Amino acid sequence: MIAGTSAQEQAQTFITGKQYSSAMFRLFIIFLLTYQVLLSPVPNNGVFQYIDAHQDEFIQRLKDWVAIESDSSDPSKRDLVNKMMEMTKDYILKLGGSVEMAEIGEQELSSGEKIPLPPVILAELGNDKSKPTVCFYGHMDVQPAKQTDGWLTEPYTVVEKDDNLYGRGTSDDKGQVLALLHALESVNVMGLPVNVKLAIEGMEEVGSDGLEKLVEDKKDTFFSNVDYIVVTDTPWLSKKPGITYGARGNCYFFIEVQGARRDLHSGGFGGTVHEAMSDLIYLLNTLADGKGRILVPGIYEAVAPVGENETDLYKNLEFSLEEMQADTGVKQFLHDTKEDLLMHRWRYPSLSIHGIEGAFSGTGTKTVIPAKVIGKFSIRQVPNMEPSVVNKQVTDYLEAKFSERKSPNKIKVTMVIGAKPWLADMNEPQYLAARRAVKRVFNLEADMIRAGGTIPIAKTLEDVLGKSVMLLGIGGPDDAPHGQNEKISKYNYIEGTKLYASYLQELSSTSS
Ligand SMILES: NCC(=O)N[C@@H](Cc1c[nH]cn1)C(=O)O
Ligand SMILES: [Zn+2]
Ligand SMILES: [Zn+2]
Repeated sequence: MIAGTSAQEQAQTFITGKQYSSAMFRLFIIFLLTYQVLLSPVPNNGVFQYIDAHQDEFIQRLKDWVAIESDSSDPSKRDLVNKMMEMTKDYILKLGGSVEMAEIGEQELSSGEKIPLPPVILAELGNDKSKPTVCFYGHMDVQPAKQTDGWLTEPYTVVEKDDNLYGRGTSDDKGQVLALLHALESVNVMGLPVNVKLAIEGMEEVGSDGLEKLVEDKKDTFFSNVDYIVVTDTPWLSKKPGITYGARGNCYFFIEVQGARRDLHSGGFGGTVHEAMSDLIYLLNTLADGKGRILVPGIYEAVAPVGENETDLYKNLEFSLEEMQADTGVKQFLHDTKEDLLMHRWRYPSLSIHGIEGAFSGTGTKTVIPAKVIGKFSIRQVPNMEPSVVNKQVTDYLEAKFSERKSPNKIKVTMVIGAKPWLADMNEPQYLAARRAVKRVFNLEADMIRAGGTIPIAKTLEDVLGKSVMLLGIGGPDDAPHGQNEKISKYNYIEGTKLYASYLQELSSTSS
């Protein structure tokens, strides 16, 4: 009871107060909507509503695109990569863009045969000289996938389960490129706030063959007015959105061991010949020790020293070893702390052995001595390592080790991909725009992260064009790109679309 007032008076006061606050609330909502529609420099509800309302259509397009087996590693699938490039072109045309299908020459296969590389899409939406121009890069090719690799479902048929979309390329990279294109569609309803260029290729997964030369050739034409470059092809470190300012490079090696002229019966020839496979396994086993340390002399010499406050950068990131264990099924990692593990993922080199071509790998018990085998391994390198130096160090080392073994077989070491590492300044203006966009969509501060994987063209884009490069991906930490059961969550796919839309708006108010 309020002293000095009757119960009736108090009830009256209460009702009046309630009405007053409801009127204030209505006023506040009107103000908010007016602000969003008229004044906000970021997408208003209209864009987000458009995205929400078109979700089913966006998911259906992802299904249609994943259905094309655009595996760039298999030359027999080249027509499908080309078909994928055509489908992408058609959709960009529908968005109102102009498109050039830039031819980038031929690929020489190991047989010596030459086949055309898929064209690169160079597209443009808007050409207003008063607005900044952002060029987005992504790829339409995918890693190989067969259901017999251990997929639970057919890799090229998108399956919806538990709010996830499973299928090869859903995350890497068709889903991420589509989220960007859908963002363009959604924002374009009101008119694009910046000029947009698109560079979309079909050979990223095999090292972006032919793209470096195209960037150099088009430096003074297509790319001449580009102010910012954004790569839409990275995962977040956790469920929290991440903006990526560095990626490792990749030096990919083939080591061929040639023994007999043909495969031999192991009953007839076992114990009488130097086996190519044994030589190869021996060589592969000299590359790294059990702790993952690379044994090639000199390989760590160029690695950039750890900066004064660098470890602090890793401390506050949202990342848990337990979640990584749960995702991968790996019980014990090579490193025990979050900081140590992230540093070995992002800023130290690593060596992985990928496979052996020519070796018996089927089910059953074939008793053969393979005549020729090709071991495949790669070294993810970091600033300031140089692919040409790594090539020499690895080749010299393997040749020396082989000569110690005194085998009469022949070896040939070839570096088939030499993609450079890349590292940017995370305080460049477009990074700040991306941070604001993350805040706008997710109401969170973005984690500033690096990628352990490689974007082969990132360093070239930065060096040749002299512009800021940023990796703004929308993949989840457990999407399993390159692995079995790759997926993207519907949440990342749709909210990621809003992120790209917001980034476009935030960028329009950024001065370079
Ligand atoms: N999503 C990026 C990605 O997967 N990139 C590939 C590129 C590559 C490197 N070497 C061969 N291809 C990656 O494996 O990191
Ligand atoms: Zn990719
Ligand atoms: Zn990939």
